[in-house]
Parts: sequence; structure tokens; C-alpha cells
Amino acid sequence: MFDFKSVFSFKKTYIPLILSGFFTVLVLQNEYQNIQSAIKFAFDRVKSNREINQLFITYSRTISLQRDRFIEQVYESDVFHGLNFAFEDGTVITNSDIDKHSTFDRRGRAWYVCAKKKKQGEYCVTDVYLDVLTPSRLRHVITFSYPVYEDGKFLGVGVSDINVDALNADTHFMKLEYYRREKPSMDFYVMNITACFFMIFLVLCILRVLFFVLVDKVFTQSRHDLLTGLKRREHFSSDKIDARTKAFCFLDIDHFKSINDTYGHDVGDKAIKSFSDCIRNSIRAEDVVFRWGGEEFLILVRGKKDEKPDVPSMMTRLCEQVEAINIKGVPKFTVSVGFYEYRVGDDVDLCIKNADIALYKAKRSGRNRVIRYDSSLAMDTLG
Ligand SMILES: Nc1nc2c(ncn2[C@@H]2O[C@H](COP(=O)(O)OP(=O)(O)OP(=O)(O)O)[C@@H](O)[C@H]2O)c(=O)[nH]1
Repeated sequence: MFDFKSVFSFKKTYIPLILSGFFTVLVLQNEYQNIQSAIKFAFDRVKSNREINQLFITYSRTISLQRDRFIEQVYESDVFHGLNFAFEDGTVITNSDIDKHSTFDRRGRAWYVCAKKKKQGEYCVTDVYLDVLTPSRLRHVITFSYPVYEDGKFLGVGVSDINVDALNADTHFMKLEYYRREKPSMDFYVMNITACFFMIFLVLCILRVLFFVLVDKVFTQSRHDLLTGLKRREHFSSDKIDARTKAFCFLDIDHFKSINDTYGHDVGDKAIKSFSDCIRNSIRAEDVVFRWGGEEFLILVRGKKDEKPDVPSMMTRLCEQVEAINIKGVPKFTVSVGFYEYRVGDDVDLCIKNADIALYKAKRSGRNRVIRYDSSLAMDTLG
């Protein structure tokens, strides 16, 4: 049989669970902070880029000389490598060819369509991708596109690229995204493998607990009688009989066969159930009950080592409580009790036999009574 105490021991189950939970939270928190700082960074960039675009709109409407100067200033920065403005009519001004209006390519169209649906202040953002400026100039960029409004009127879509290669070191997330696609770093592997390891560990711990809870349930069910919920006879173990065992008491419903014969088995079952409930409610926490056979029950009266419980009074009280059972459709019934007072060292099989002899005597002498075993009863039985 499983040793459930050891399975659910603090050391084996809860410490690994707590540890793995703790590390998972740490790793997730770290990842969360990276993401948060990256989002903030990206958002700040988009905001400043949008301001540049607003300026760009203004300049693009003024004379070409001023505009070119502005464009030069913007492109001195190595972070922003692209600054485009797409107009409603489908034309786009690019930094490389500022005076020429070219039409959207498919990618530009997608950005335009996405950004056009956004409100002022919102934006669309791409994944990191490889932008080919010339065959020798490859850059990893993220593109933001956003609607540009002037006095509440939609003018067109601003498109700005962030050069991921040029981002500085504290923008972990961008780097992470970038390396994830291109060149995973050692940090990335260590962090993610650690996270996976602890996640798997956590899941295994949870499964382990669930498994043993399930097994425990199945074992508990198999140990207990279905009708009464009490322990079954097969699970009585003489190994558990020790100095705290005070008495073996057999209880049996009187004339139970006639209840079955007169009212049917269903009513018989109800009587057994109500009897077992009555036993359960009247015994003490340390006592143990078994359904021994059909309508026969064994109570092991237990107590502290030197305690001497008054078994006859306990059993008489129980008999009175059984007599007082009042359930609609179930006839009144009584029980007989035979008990044997245990002494340390007694043979357990003999104790059971003696309690049974006492029960037999209770039946023979008129039922609805409590009989203590003594040696004269054994002679009586033999006789
Ligand atoms: N309804 C029902 N009947 C059961 C169950 N288990 C055993 N029985 C019946 O219980 C009856 C026991 O009858 P007997 O052993 O003759 O004893 P009794 O009629 O109680 O008579 P005394 O014990 O001498 O007072 C039998 O008819 C069994 O079929 C059960 O789970 N449900």
C-alpha cells in the first residue's frame, strides 16, 4: 500500500513546488520587465518619430531647400534609417528620393491599410525584418506606421523605421527579439532553458500531487463499504491492535431478515445505513468501526494507555439511540451487542471470537441487550 504521509511530505512535495514556483516567478518577472522597458522604449521612439513626421509634413509643404535641410538633420541619427510619408492618393515620399512620388509597394500598402484604421496616437508595428538598402547595406528594422491628422483631418500615414542594429544596450527586448530570429545569445538560451526547466518541474510537481490525490481517492473508496461509507472487514488489521485498544464490540440488528422479508431489501438497506450513521455519530474520534458482514458491525473502542472506558454504558447508550431512530418508511428496530475487553497481549483472533460469543449470548437471551464476554460464556457455547 502507498505511504501517503511520505508522498505528501513537506520535503518531497512542497519544497520542490515552492522552489520551482519561486524561480519561475523570478524568470517571468525578469522577462516581464524586459518587455515593459522595450515597449516603453519603442513607444517613446514612435512618439518622437511622429513629431518628426509632423515637422516633415510642414516642411514638405514649404520650399524644397528648407525641406532638404530638415531631412539631412533627421538622417544624421543612425537609429532612424527610414522616414516615409504615404498620402491618401497612394503615393509615397521616401528619404532616398524625396522629390519623387513613387507608388506603394505591397508592404507599404499593408502598413498604410493598418495605420489608417488607427485613431490619432495609435500605431501599427511590424516584427523585426531585414531591410535591404543596397546589397551591401542590410539592416534589421522594425517599422511603425501611424495615421497623421492635422486639425482632426486625416492627412496620410507616417511610416518610420527603427534600426534594431543601432539600438543601445539597455533595450534588451528589441535585442532579444532580434537575436531570437538571427543569432540567439547565451543569455537568451540560459534564461529560456531555465524558465522551461522550472515550468516543467512545476507541472511535474502538480501532476505528482494530482496523481497521488487520485490514487488516494481510489484507495479510500476501495477501503470503504459503499452503502455505509464505513471501513470494510478486509481492512481490519491485527497489527493496529495495541495498548490503546480497549474493547472489541460486535453489534447486530435484531430480526433483520424479517425487515427485509416484510418491507423489501431497499428498506433493509435504509435500516443498515441509518444504523451505521447512528454508530458513526455516537462513537468517539479515536474509536474505529468496520462493517463486518451484512448487518453486523465491529467497533474497536480505543483510548489512552491507562484509560478504562465504560464500554457497557457506551454500548447501552448506543442501543438506546438505535431504538430512537425514526426514519419514514423504516420500521423501528433494535440491536444486540457482545463485547470483549481487551488486555495487552491477547490474541486478536481470540478477541474477535470472544466478542462474537458474547453477541451470540445476547441474541440467545432475548436480543436488544449488551453482553460482556466472560469465560463462562465459552463453556456455555460449548455446552
Ligand atoms: N437489505 C440488505 N439485507 C442484507 C444485507 N446484507 C445481508 N442482508 C440480509 O440480512 C439478513 C440477516 O439475517 P440473519 O443473519 O438470519 O439474522 P437476523 O434476521 O437479523 O436475526 P438475528 O440476527 O438472529 O436477530 C439476511 O436475510 C441477509 O440476506 C444488505 O446489505 N442489505
